[in-house]
Amino acid sequence: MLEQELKKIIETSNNNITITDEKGIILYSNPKLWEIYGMEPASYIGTSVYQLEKEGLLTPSINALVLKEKKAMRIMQHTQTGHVVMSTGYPIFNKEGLLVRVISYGQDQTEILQLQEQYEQLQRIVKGYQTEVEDLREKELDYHDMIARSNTTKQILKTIHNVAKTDATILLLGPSGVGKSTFARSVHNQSNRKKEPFIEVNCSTIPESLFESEIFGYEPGSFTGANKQGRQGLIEQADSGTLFLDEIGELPLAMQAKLLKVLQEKKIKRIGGKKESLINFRLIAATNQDLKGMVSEGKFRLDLFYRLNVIPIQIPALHERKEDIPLLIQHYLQKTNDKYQKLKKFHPTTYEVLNHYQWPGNIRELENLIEQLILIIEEPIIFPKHLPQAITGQLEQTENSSSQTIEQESDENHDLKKTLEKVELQLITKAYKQCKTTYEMAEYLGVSQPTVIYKLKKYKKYF
Ligand SMILES: Nc1ncnc2c1ncn2[C@@H]1O[C@H](COP(=O)(O)OP(=O)(O)OP(=O)(O)O)[C@@H](O)[C@H]1O
Repeated sequence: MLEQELKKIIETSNNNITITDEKGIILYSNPKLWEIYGMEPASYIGTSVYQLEKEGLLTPSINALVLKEKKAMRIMQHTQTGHVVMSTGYPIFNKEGLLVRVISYGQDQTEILQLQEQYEQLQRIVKGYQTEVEDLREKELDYHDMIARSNTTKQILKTIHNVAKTDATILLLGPSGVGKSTFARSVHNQSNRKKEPFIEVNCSTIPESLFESEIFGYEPGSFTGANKQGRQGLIEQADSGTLFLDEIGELPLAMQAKLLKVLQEKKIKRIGGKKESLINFRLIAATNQDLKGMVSEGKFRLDLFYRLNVIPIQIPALHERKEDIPLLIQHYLQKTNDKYQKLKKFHPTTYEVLNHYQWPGNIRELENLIEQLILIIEEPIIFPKHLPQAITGQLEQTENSSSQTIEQESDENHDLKKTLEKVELQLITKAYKQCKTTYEMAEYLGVSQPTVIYKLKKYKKYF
Protein backbone atom coordinates (compact mmCIF):
# COMPACT_ATOMS: atom_id res chain seq x y z
CA MET A 1 0.00 0.00 0.00
CA LEU A 2 2.79 2.38 1.01
CA GLU A 3 4.62 1.59 -2.24
CA GLN A 4 1.52 2.64 -4.23
CA GLU A 5 1.28 5.90 -2.32
CA LEU A 6 4.94 6.63 -2.83
CA LYS A 7 4.56 5.93 -6.56
CA LYS A 8 1.63 8.37 -6.72
CA ILE A 9 3.62 11.04 -4.92
CA ILE A 10 6.54 10.65 -7.33
CA GLU A 11 4.29 10.66 -10.41
CA THR A 12 2.38 13.75 -9.39
CA SER A 13 5.39 15.66 -8.10
CA ASN A 14 6.05 19.03 -9.65
CA ASN A 15 9.72 18.10 -9.97
CA ASN A 16 11.24 15.83 -12.56
CA ILE A 17 12.50 12.78 -10.70
CA THR A 18 14.95 10.50 -12.49
CA ILE A 19 16.67 7.41 -11.15
CA THR A 20 19.73 5.93 -12.83
CA ASP A 21 21.90 2.90 -12.04
CA GLU A 22 25.66 2.92 -11.45
CA LYS A 23 26.26 3.07 -15.25
CA GLY A 24 23.99 6.00 -15.83
CA ILE A 25 21.15 4.01 -17.37
CA ILE A 26 17.75 5.54 -16.72
CA LEU A 27 15.65 3.19 -14.59
CA TYR A 28 12.79 5.55 -13.90
CA SER A 29 11.64 9.06 -14.75
CA ASN A 30 8.31 10.64 -13.86
CA PRO A 31 5.96 12.47 -16.35
CA LYS A 32 7.58 15.85 -15.68
CA LEU A 33 10.49 14.77 -17.90
CA TRP A 34 8.27 15.51 -20.87
CA GLU A 35 7.10 18.87 -19.64
CA ILE A 36 10.53 20.14 -18.66
CA TYR A 37 12.89 18.48 -21.15
CA GLY A 38 10.45 17.60 -23.93
CA MET A 39 11.32 13.92 -23.51
CA GLU A 40 8.76 11.07 -23.26
CA PRO A 41 9.70 9.27 -19.98
CA ALA A 42 8.73 5.76 -21.10
CA SER A 43 10.85 5.85 -24.28
CA TYR A 44 13.97 6.95 -22.36
CA ILE A 45 13.90 4.12 -19.84
CA GLY A 46 17.02 2.03 -20.50
CA THR A 47 18.88 4.91 -22.20
CA SER A 48 22.23 6.14 -20.88
CA VAL A 49 22.42 9.72 -19.58
CA TYR A 50 25.85 9.96 -21.26
CA GLN A 51 24.14 9.28 -24.58
CA LEU A 52 21.52 11.96 -23.85
CA GLU A 53 24.31 14.40 -22.98
CA LYS A 54 25.93 13.70 -26.33
CA GLU A 55 22.61 14.35 -28.11
CA GLY A 56 22.38 17.67 -26.29
CA LEU A 57 19.17 16.75 -24.47
CA LEU A 58 20.67 17.06 -20.99
CA THR A 59 23.23 19.81 -20.70
CA PRO A 60 24.84 18.61 -18.51
CA SER A 61 23.27 15.53 -16.87
CA ILE A 62 23.12 15.86 -13.10
CA ASN A 63 23.07 12.05 -12.72
CA ALA A 64 26.29 11.75 -14.75
CA LEU A 65 27.93 14.43 -12.56
CA VAL A 66 26.92 12.67 -9.33
CA LEU A 67 28.27 9.39 -10.72
CA LYS A 68 31.57 11.13 -11.39
CA GLU A 69 31.85 13.06 -8.11
CA LYS A 70 30.16 10.40 -5.93
CA LYS A 71 28.48 13.08 -3.85
CA ALA A 72 25.29 15.17 -3.83
CA MET A 73 25.39 18.03 -6.36
CA ARG A 74 23.24 20.88 -7.60
CA ILE A 75 23.40 22.59 -11.01
CA MET A 76 21.34 24.91 -13.23
CA GLN A 77 20.36 23.54 -16.64
CA HIS A 78 19.07 25.37 -19.72
CA THR A 79 16.96 22.86 -21.64
CA GLN A 80 16.28 22.67 -25.37
CA THR A 81 12.66 23.57 -24.63
CA GLY A 82 13.80 26.91 -23.16
CA HIS A 83 13.32 25.99 -19.52
CA VAL A 84 15.72 26.83 -16.73
CA VAL A 85 15.95 23.90 -14.31
CA MET A 86 17.58 23.60 -10.93
CA SER A 87 18.71 19.96 -10.71
CA THR A 88 19.84 18.28 -7.54
CA GLY A 89 21.27 14.76 -7.54
CA TYR A 90 21.99 12.37 -4.68
CA PRO A 91 24.12 9.21 -4.77
CA ILE A 92 22.77 6.00 -3.16
CA PHE A 93 25.39 3.61 -1.84
CA ASN A 94 24.93 -0.09 -0.95
CA LYS A 95 26.16 -1.69 2.27
CA GLU A 96 29.60 -2.20 0.75
CA GLY A 97 29.82 1.48 -0.01
CA LEU A 98 29.43 1.09 -3.75
CA LEU A 99 27.43 3.69 -5.61
CA VAL A 100 24.45 1.82 -7.05
CA ARG A 101 21.87 4.48 -7.87
CA VAL A 102 21.57 8.19 -8.50
CA ILE A 103 18.32 9.94 -7.83
CA SER A 104 17.82 13.46 -9.17
CA TYR A 105 15.15 16.17 -8.86
CA GLY A 106 14.75 18.77 -11.55
CA GLN A 107 12.85 21.86 -10.40
CA ASP A 108 11.58 24.12 -13.17
CA GLN A 109 12.68 27.68 -12.30
CA THR A 110 11.50 29.32 -15.52
CA GLU A 111 8.36 30.85 -14.07
CA ILE A 112 10.09 31.96 -10.87
CA LEU A 113 12.90 33.55 -12.89
CA GLN A 114 10.40 35.27 -15.17
CA LEU A 115 8.53 36.55 -12.12
CA GLN A 116 11.81 37.63 -10.58
CA GLU A 117 12.72 39.48 -13.76
CA GLN A 118 9.28 41.14 -13.85
CA TYR A 119 9.65 42.04 -10.18
CA GLU A 120 13.08 43.54 -10.77
CA GLN A 121 11.74 45.46 -13.77
CA LEU A 122 8.87 46.78 -11.66
CA GLN A 123 11.33 47.71 -8.95
CA ARG A 124 13.37 49.63 -11.51
CA ILE A 125 10.21 51.43 -12.66
CA VAL A 126 9.19 52.22 -9.05
CA LYS A 127 12.73 53.45 -8.33
CA GLY A 128 12.50 55.65 -11.42
CA TYR A 129 9.21 57.14 -10.21
CA GLN A 130 10.65 57.55 -6.73
CA THR A 131 13.61 59.49 -8.10
CA GLU A 132 11.26 61.55 -10.27
CA VAL A 133 9.03 62.41 -7.28
CA GLU A 134 12.08 63.30 -5.20
CA ASP A 135 13.45 65.44 -8.04
CA LEU A 136 10.12 67.24 -8.41
CA ARG A 137 9.93 67.71 -4.66
CA GLU A 138 13.46 69.05 -4.56
CA LYS A 139 12.75 71.29 -7.53
CA GLU A 140 9.69 72.69 -5.80
CA LEU A 141 11.62 73.33 -2.65
CA ASP A 142 15.02 73.80 -4.17
CA TYR A 143 16.87 76.78 -2.84
CA HIS A 144 18.88 76.92 -6.09
CA ASP A 145 15.69 78.18 -7.74
CA MET A 146 15.82 81.15 -5.43
CA ILE A 147 17.11 84.40 -6.78
CA ALA A 148 19.87 86.01 -4.78
CA ARG A 149 21.99 88.71 -6.34
CA SER A 150 22.05 91.19 -3.48
CA ASN A 151 24.48 90.56 -0.66
CA THR A 152 21.54 90.66 1.76
CA THR A 153 19.73 87.76 0.11
CA LYS A 154 22.97 85.84 -0.40
CA GLN A 155 23.70 86.22 3.32
CA ILE A 156 20.20 84.98 4.22
CA LEU A 157 20.70 81.89 2.04
CA LYS A 158 24.07 81.28 3.68
CA THR A 159 22.60 81.53 7.19
CA ILE A 160 19.77 79.19 6.22
CA HIS A 161 22.23 76.70 4.80
CA ASN A 162 24.33 76.83 7.98
CA VAL A 163 21.46 76.29 10.39
CA ALA A 164 19.32 73.94 8.28
CA LYS A 165 20.99 70.73 9.50
CA THR A 166 20.57 71.68 13.18
CA ASP A 167 17.24 71.44 14.97
CA ALA A 168 17.36 75.05 16.14
CA THR A 169 14.10 77.01 16.07
CA ILE A 170 14.09 79.72 13.41
CA LEU A 171 12.11 82.94 13.49
CA LEU A 172 11.67 84.55 10.07
CA LEU A 173 10.85 88.23 10.22
CA GLY A 174 9.80 90.50 7.40
CA PRO A 175 6.90 92.04 5.51
CA SER A 176 4.39 90.10 3.46
CA GLY A 177 5.58 88.56 0.18
CA VAL A 178 9.33 88.74 0.85
CA GLY A 179 9.77 84.98 0.84
CA LYS A 180 9.37 83.84 4.46
CA SER A 181 7.46 80.66 3.51
CA THR A 182 9.92 80.00 0.70
CA PHE A 183 12.89 80.27 3.06
CA ALA A 184 11.11 78.05 5.63
CA ARG A 185 10.65 75.35 2.97
CA SER A 186 14.25 75.75 1.98
CA VAL A 187 15.37 75.14 5.59
CA HIS A 188 13.27 71.97 5.68
CA ASN A 189 14.55 70.83 2.32
CA GLN A 190 18.16 71.17 3.37
CA SER A 191 17.60 69.55 6.76
CA ASN A 192 17.87 65.90 7.76
CA ARG A 193 14.07 65.92 8.04
CA LYS A 194 13.56 66.62 4.33
CA LYS A 195 11.92 63.26 3.65
CA GLU A 196 9.45 63.81 6.52
CA PRO A 197 6.38 66.10 6.42
CA PHE A 198 6.60 69.87 6.16
CA ILE A 199 3.40 71.19 7.74
CA GLU A 200 2.62 74.82 7.05
CA VAL A 201 0.04 76.51 9.26
CA ASN A 202 -1.07 80.05 8.61
CA CYS A 203 -2.18 81.16 12.07
CA SER A 204 -4.15 84.11 10.65
CA THR A 205 -6.51 81.90 8.68
CA ILE A 206 -7.69 79.61 11.51
CA PRO A 207 -10.73 80.93 13.44
CA GLU A 208 -9.91 81.28 17.15
CA SER A 209 -12.63 78.79 18.14
CA LEU A 210 -11.05 76.07 15.97
CA PHE A 211 -7.44 76.72 16.86
CA GLU A 212 -7.03 74.18 19.61
CA SER A 213 -8.68 71.30 17.73
CA GLU A 214 -6.77 72.09 14.51
CA ILE A 215 -3.39 72.35 16.18
CA PHE A 216 -3.68 69.70 18.90
CA GLY A 217 -6.27 67.33 17.41
CA TYR A 218 -9.00 65.60 19.40
CA GLU A 219 -10.18 62.21 20.58
CA PRO A 220 -13.56 60.79 19.39
CA GLY A 221 -16.60 62.49 20.93
CA SER A 222 -14.61 65.26 22.66
CA PHE A 223 -17.05 67.98 21.65
CA THR A 224 -20.26 68.47 19.68
CA GLY A 225 -19.66 68.55 15.96
CA ALA A 226 -16.38 66.70 16.27
CA ASN A 227 -15.47 63.99 13.81
CA LYS A 228 -16.54 60.56 15.17
CA GLN A 229 -13.13 59.01 14.64
CA GLY A 230 -11.31 61.91 16.30
CA ARG A 231 -8.61 63.82 14.48
CA GLN A 232 -4.88 64.19 14.34
CA GLY A 233 -3.75 67.76 14.98
CA LEU A 234 -1.29 69.67 12.80
CA ILE A 235 1.51 69.29 15.38
CA GLU A 236 1.07 65.52 15.30
CA GLN A 237 1.11 65.59 11.51
CA ALA A 238 4.49 67.32 11.66
CA ASP A 239 5.97 64.56 13.87
CA SER A 240 9.54 63.75 12.66
CA GLY A 241 9.31 66.67 10.23
CA THR A 242 9.01 70.46 10.35
CA LEU A 243 6.15 72.57 11.64
CA PHE A 244 6.03 76.02 10.05
CA LEU A 245 3.82 78.46 11.93
CA ASP A 246 3.30 81.43 9.64
CA GLU A 247 1.88 84.68 11.06
CA ILE A 248 2.69 83.48 14.59
CA GLY A 249 1.75 86.92 15.93
CA GLU A 250 -1.88 85.93 15.32
CA LEU A 251 -1.70 83.01 17.76
CA PRO A 252 -4.24 83.63 20.57
CA LEU A 253 -2.69 83.97 24.06
CA ALA A 254 -4.27 80.74 25.33
CA MET A 255 -2.76 78.88 22.38
CA GLN A 256 0.61 80.51 22.99
CA ALA A 257 0.66 78.95 26.48
CA LYS A 258 -0.24 75.52 25.08
CA LEU A 259 2.36 75.73 22.34
CA LEU A 260 5.00 76.73 24.86
CA LYS A 261 4.14 73.66 26.95
CA VAL A 262 4.55 71.40 23.91
CA LEU A 263 7.90 73.00 23.09
CA GLN A 264 9.14 72.59 26.66
CA GLU A 265 7.90 69.07 27.30
CA LYS A 266 8.05 67.69 23.76
CA LYS A 267 4.78 65.92 24.51
CA ILE A 268 1.29 66.40 23.15
CA LYS A 269 -2.20 65.56 24.37
CA ARG A 270 -5.24 65.71 22.10
CA ILE A 271 -8.41 67.46 23.29
CA GLY A 272 -10.38 64.93 25.33
CA GLY A 273 -7.36 62.62 25.39
CA LYS A 274 -5.96 61.03 28.52
CA LYS A 275 -2.46 60.12 27.54
CA GLU A 276 0.35 62.34 26.37
CA SER A 277 2.51 61.15 23.49
CA LEU A 278 6.07 62.14 22.69
CA ILE A 279 6.48 64.45 19.72
CA ASN A 280 9.55 65.40 17.73
CA PHE A 281 9.36 68.29 15.28
CA ARG A 282 11.47 71.24 14.22
CA LEU A 283 9.73 74.57 14.59
CA ILE A 284 10.03 77.48 12.19
CA ALA A 285 7.89 80.53 12.86
CA ALA A 286 7.36 83.65 10.78
CA THR A 287 5.75 87.00 11.30
CA ASN A 288 5.45 90.44 9.77
CA GLN A 289 4.59 91.89 13.17
CA ASP A 290 6.86 93.40 15.79
CA LEU A 291 6.78 90.54 18.30
CA LYS A 292 8.88 92.41 20.85
CA GLY A 293 6.41 95.30 20.69
CA MET A 294 3.57 92.83 21.11
CA VAL A 295 5.33 91.43 24.19
CA SER A 296 5.44 94.87 25.81
CA GLU A 297 1.76 95.37 24.95
CA GLY A 298 0.96 92.05 26.63
CA LYS A 299 -0.22 90.48 23.38
CA PHE A 300 2.58 87.97 23.05
CA ARG A 301 4.18 85.84 25.78
CA LEU A 302 7.76 86.77 26.57
CA ASP A 303 8.72 83.15 27.37
CA LEU A 304 7.37 81.99 24.01
CA PHE A 305 9.15 84.86 22.25
CA TYR A 306 12.48 83.68 23.74
CA ARG A 307 11.74 80.11 22.70
CA LEU A 308 11.12 81.24 19.12
CA ASN A 309 13.85 83.83 18.84
CA VAL A 310 16.73 81.32 18.81
CA ILE A 311 17.82 82.06 15.23
CA PRO A 312 16.05 85.24 14.09
CA ILE A 313 16.41 85.94 10.37
CA GLN A 314 15.31 89.33 9.10
CA ILE A 315 14.18 89.39 5.46
CA PRO A 316 14.08 92.96 4.18
CA ALA A 317 11.52 94.38 1.76
CA LEU A 318 12.39 94.02 -1.91
CA HIS A 319 13.15 97.73 -2.38
CA GLU A 320 15.85 97.38 0.26
CA ARG A 321 17.67 94.79 -1.86
CA LYS A 322 17.24 96.36 -5.27
CA GLU A 323 19.95 94.27 -6.92
CA ASP A 324 17.59 91.27 -6.80
CA ILE A 325 14.87 93.04 -8.80
CA PRO A 326 16.26 92.73 -12.38
CA LEU A 327 17.04 89.07 -11.89
CA LEU A 328 13.62 88.38 -10.33
CA ILE A 329 11.94 90.11 -13.28
CA GLN A 330 13.86 87.97 -15.77
CA HIS A 331 13.25 84.83 -13.73
CA TYR A 332 9.49 85.31 -13.54
CA LEU A 333 9.23 86.49 -17.15
CA GLN A 334 10.91 83.29 -18.29
CA LYS A 335 9.00 81.09 -15.84
CA THR A 336 5.59 82.56 -16.77
CA ASN A 337 6.34 82.46 -20.52
CA ASP A 338 7.22 78.78 -20.13
CA LYS A 339 4.12 78.13 -18.03
CA TYR A 340 1.74 79.59 -20.63
CA GLN A 341 3.84 78.78 -23.71
CA LYS A 342 4.23 82.44 -24.58
CA LEU A 343 7.17 84.44 -25.90
CA LYS A 344 6.41 87.86 -24.43
CA LYS A 345 9.22 90.36 -23.97
CA PHE A 346 9.62 93.54 -21.97
CA HIS A 347 10.67 96.69 -23.74
CA PRO A 348 13.95 98.04 -22.24
CA THR A 349 12.05 101.04 -20.87
CA THR A 350 9.56 98.70 -19.19
CA TYR A 351 12.48 97.01 -17.48
CA GLU A 352 13.71 100.40 -16.37
CA VAL A 353 10.33 101.33 -14.92
CA LEU A 354 9.94 98.00 -13.12
CA ASN A 355 13.49 98.15 -11.76
CA HIS A 356 12.72 101.48 -10.12
CA TYR A 357 9.31 100.66 -8.75
CA GLN A 358 9.05 100.32 -4.95
CA TRP A 359 7.23 96.94 -4.94
CA PRO A 360 5.23 97.40 -1.73
CA GLY A 361 3.85 93.87 -2.15
CA ASN A 362 7.42 92.58 -2.61
CA ILE A 363 8.23 89.44 -4.64
CA ARG A 364 4.63 88.24 -4.61
CA GLU A 365 3.50 91.52 -6.25
CA LEU A 366 6.29 91.25 -8.83
CA GLU A 367 5.38 87.66 -9.65
CA ASN A 368 1.65 88.44 -9.94
CA LEU A 369 2.19 91.52 -12.07
CA ILE A 370 4.33 89.62 -14.57
CA GLU A 371 1.73 86.86 -14.80
CA GLN A 372 -1.04 89.42 -15.32
CA LEU A 373 0.88 91.26 -18.05
CA ILE A 374 1.78 88.07 -19.90
CA LEU A 375 -1.82 86.88 -19.86
CA ILE A 376 -3.58 90.17 -20.57
CA ILE A 377 -1.36 92.05 -23.02
CA GLU A 378 -1.85 90.76 -26.52
CA GLU A 379 1.15 92.46 -28.11
CA PRO A 380 4.43 90.51 -28.13
CA ILE A 381 6.35 93.39 -26.52
CA ILE A 382 5.19 94.91 -23.25
CA PHE A 383 5.65 98.70 -23.12
CA PRO A 384 5.49 101.05 -20.09
CA LYS A 385 2.01 102.16 -21.29
CA HIS A 386 0.79 98.64 -20.52
CA LEU A 387 1.81 98.91 -16.88
CA PRO A 388 -0.83 99.66 -14.23
CA GLN A 389 -1.36 103.25 -13.14
CA ALA A 390 -0.10 102.38 -9.64
CA ILE A 391 3.35 101.77 -11.10
CA THR A 392 3.56 104.59 -13.65
CA GLY A 393 1.96 106.98 -11.13
CA GLN A 394 4.75 106.26 -8.69
CA LEU A 395 7.21 106.87 -11.50
CA GLU A 396 5.73 110.33 -12.22
CA GLN A 397 6.07 111.20 -8.55
CA THR A 398 9.73 110.16 -8.63
CA GLU A 399 10.15 112.16 -11.83
CA ASN A 400 8.69 115.37 -10.29
CA SER A 401 10.77 115.03 -7.20
CA SER A 402 13.86 114.38 -9.32
CA SER A 403 13.27 117.57 -11.39
CA GLN A 404 12.90 119.49 -8.14
CA THR A 405 16.12 118.01 -6.83
CA ILE A 406 18.00 118.97 -9.98
CA GLU A 407 16.50 122.47 -9.83
CA GLN A 408 17.60 122.88 -6.23
CA GLU A 409 21.04 121.51 -7.03
CA SER A 410 21.58 123.86 -9.99
CA ASP A 411 20.30 126.86 -8.02
CA GLU A 412 22.76 126.09 -5.31
CA ASN A 413 25.80 126.09 -7.59
CA HIS A 414 25.42 127.72 -10.95
CA ASP A 415 27.28 124.93 -12.58
CA LEU A 416 26.85 124.90 -16.39
CA LYS A 417 27.20 121.13 -16.61
CA LYS A 418 24.43 120.61 -14.06
CA THR A 419 22.11 123.10 -15.77
CA LEU A 420 22.62 121.33 -19.12
CA GLU A 421 21.94 117.99 -17.46
CA LYS A 422 18.74 119.39 -15.99
CA VAL A 423 17.50 120.42 -19.43
CA GLU A 424 18.59 117.11 -20.92
CA LEU A 425 16.74 115.20 -18.22
CA GLN A 426 13.58 117.24 -18.72
CA LEU A 427 13.63 116.56 -22.47
CA ILE A 428 14.31 112.88 -21.99
CA THR A 429 11.52 112.63 -19.41
CA LYS A 430 9.10 114.26 -21.86
CA ALA A 431 10.12 111.89 -24.66
CA TYR A 432 9.92 108.94 -22.29
CA LYS A 433 6.34 109.85 -21.39
CA GLN A 434 5.18 110.37 -24.96
CA CYS A 435 6.94 107.60 -26.86
CA LYS A 436 6.44 103.88 -26.91
CA THR A 437 9.91 102.78 -27.98
CA THR A 438 13.47 103.99 -27.67
CA TYR A 439 13.44 104.36 -31.49
CA GLU A 440 10.47 106.75 -31.25
CA MET A 441 12.31 108.60 -28.48
CA ALA A 442 15.37 108.88 -30.70
CA GLU A 443 13.25 110.36 -33.49
CA TYR A 444 11.52 112.74 -31.06
CA LEU A 445 14.82 113.95 -29.59
CA GLY A 446 16.72 113.96 -32.89
CA VAL A 447 19.44 111.62 -31.64
CA SER A 448 20.38 108.01 -32.35
CA GLN A 449 18.66 105.13 -30.55
CA PRO A 450 21.92 104.00 -28.83
CA THR A 451 22.24 107.57 -27.48
CA VAL A 452 18.73 107.28 -26.01
CA ILE A 453 19.70 103.97 -24.32
CA TYR A 454 22.88 105.59 -23.00
CA LYS A 455 20.97 108.60 -21.63
CA LEU A 456 18.28 106.38 -20.05
CA LYS A 457 21.04 104.48 -18.30
CA LYS A 458 22.76 107.71 -17.25
CA TYR A 459 19.58 109.06 -15.65
CA LYS A 460 18.19 105.68 -14.63
CA LYS A 461 17.76 106.70 -11.00
CA TYR A 462 15.08 109.18 -12.09
CA PHE A 463 13.01 106.63 -14.01
N1 LIG B 1 14.54 84.55 -3.48
C1 LIG B 1 13.48 84.28 -4.22
N2 LIG B 1 13.63 84.00 -5.53
C2 LIG B 1 12.57 83.74 -6.30
N3 LIG B 1 11.30 83.78 -5.86
C3 LIG B 1 11.09 84.04 -4.56
C4 LIG B 1 12.16 84.31 -3.67
N4 LIG B 1 11.64 84.56 -2.44
C5 LIG B 1 10.32 84.45 -2.56
N5 LIG B 1 9.97 84.13 -3.82
C6 LIG B 1 8.61 83.98 -4.34
O1 LIG B 1 7.83 85.06 -3.85
C7 LIG B 1 6.51 84.65 -3.57
C8 LIG B 1 6.15 85.06 -2.15
O2 LIG B 1 6.98 84.34 -1.26
P1 LIG B 1 6.44 83.79 0.14
O3 LIG B 1 5.05 83.29 0.03
O4 LIG B 1 7.48 82.85 0.64
O5 LIG B 1 6.46 85.13 1.00
P2 LIG B 1 6.03 85.35 2.52
O6 LIG B 1 6.98 86.29 3.09
O7 LIG B 1 5.90 84.02 3.20
O8 LIG B 1 4.63 86.00 2.37
P3 LIG B 1 3.45 86.07 3.49
O9 LIG B 1 4.02 86.76 4.68
O10 LIG B 1 2.38 86.87 2.81
O11 LIG B 1 3.06 84.66 3.76
C9 LIG B 1 6.47 83.15 -3.77
O12 LIG B 1 5.84 82.88 -5.01
C10 LIG B 1 7.92 82.74 -3.82
O13 LIG B 1 8.13 81.66 -4.70
